[in-house]
Amino acid sequence: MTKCPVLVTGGAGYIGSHAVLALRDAGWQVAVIDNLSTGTRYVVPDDVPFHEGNVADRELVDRIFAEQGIGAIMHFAGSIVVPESVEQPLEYYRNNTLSSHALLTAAVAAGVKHFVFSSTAAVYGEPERVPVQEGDPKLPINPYGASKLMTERMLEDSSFAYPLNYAALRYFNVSGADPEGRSGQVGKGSTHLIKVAVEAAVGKRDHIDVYGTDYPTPDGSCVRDYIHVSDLTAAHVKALERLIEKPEQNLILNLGYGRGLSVLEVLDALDRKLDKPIRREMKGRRAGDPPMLISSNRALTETLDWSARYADIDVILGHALEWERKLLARNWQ
Ligand SMILES: NC(=O)c1ccc[n+]([C@@H]2O[C@H](COP(=O)([O-])OP(=O)(O)OC[C@H]3O[C@@H](n4cnc5c(N)ncnc54)[C@H](O)[C@@H]3O)[C@@H](O)[C@H]2O)c1
Ligand SMILES: O=c1ccn([C@@H]2O[C@H](COP(=O)(O)OP(=O)(O)O[C@H]3O[C@H](CO)[C@@H](O)[C@H](O)[C@H]3O)[C@@H](O)[C@H]2O)c(=O)[nH]1
Repeated sequence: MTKCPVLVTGGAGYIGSHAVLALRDAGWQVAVIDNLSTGTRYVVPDDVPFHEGNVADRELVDRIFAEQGIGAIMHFAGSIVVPESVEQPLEYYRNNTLSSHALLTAAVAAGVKHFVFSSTAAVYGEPERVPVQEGDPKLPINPYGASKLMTERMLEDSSFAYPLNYAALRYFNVSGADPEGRSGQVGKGSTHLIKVAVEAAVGKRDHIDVYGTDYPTPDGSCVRDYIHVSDLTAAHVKALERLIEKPEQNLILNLGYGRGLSVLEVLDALDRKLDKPIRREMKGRRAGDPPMLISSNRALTETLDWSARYADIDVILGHALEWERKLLARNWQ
């Protein structure tokens, strides 16, 4: 397999920055494009070519393709907050679906052969069964999930029409931070459970709200499949290798561990690491939360030479906590 230069869009964001690390650790040449709308420049290593701008800026993208000799794209750039997508659907279709259309159009015109796309478990909506399998119904219940599913469809149709193959990777709940402390999730109003919880653990918040304890789950709180960001990005590198090795094949894969943890189980595990437990406030249900989301990762483990390294929730929380303490010590967000 011959490695090609890879353009990482959204490489200054949480997951994209870990993908940059994973690619470089595996010997790939990388360039980043990010408009810094939610991303942060300091999580991108200084020696990675960094282009500040929008993935829908055709002139800029064409220039990067030509200058860097890009052969593959990992596309993380996008808007990610589910409730915001309900309030501003057109903004989500613009920044997710239309921007992806623009990027894909530029990629096809430039002859870029491989496209790895950040999709989401939100494409399944409220699944009828868990663990969810890739072939199960895709019935997103919010514009965020719909905007991602539309991009999956564009990729599918494009892979038939043009000399390009793709991987649509459907993430479950991404969490944790780089084990070496080189990147992690940066603030700017995160709503993710583990990020909010570790912010409370280091004193940035005085409590955590628990959204719903009356769900039809074993302890009444919602169940999710939390996957460590470094395991997730390692799967991206494996997926890209596969796209290059088998150019006639596409990949559609859930990225999760296939196991669920409840909100209360996660908070209990974090409390065990702390001198003082985090104060919890029991609140009503948050709109749009499915009770239980767990991946089937059979396709992932059968298709790619990938196995989980950091699945233990104590490890995930430990890395998230270390990163949060680092942010605090450096007076970063
Ligand atoms: N975090 C999760 O749990 C999760 C779950 C499922 C899917 N995803 C997907 O993973 C991807 C990355 O998510 P994240 O958690 O790292 O979010 P993030 O907000 O940290 O990263 C997104 C990055 O994209 C940049 N960006 C946004 N729009 C852009 C544009 N038009 N042009 C250039 N740059 C742009 C932002 O500045 C940011 O750096 C997203 O596509 C998201 O939908 C995330
Ligand atoms: O302060 C908080 C934050 C979250 N939760 C609960 O914790 C669970 C997980 O919530 P969160 O971390 O916000 O993730 P999800 O809403 O499950 O969504 C994430 O995971 C999805 C895939 O499973 C992706 O599609 C989304 O992009 C990503 O944000 C949910 O039950 C929330 O109600 C709380 O109780 N208190």
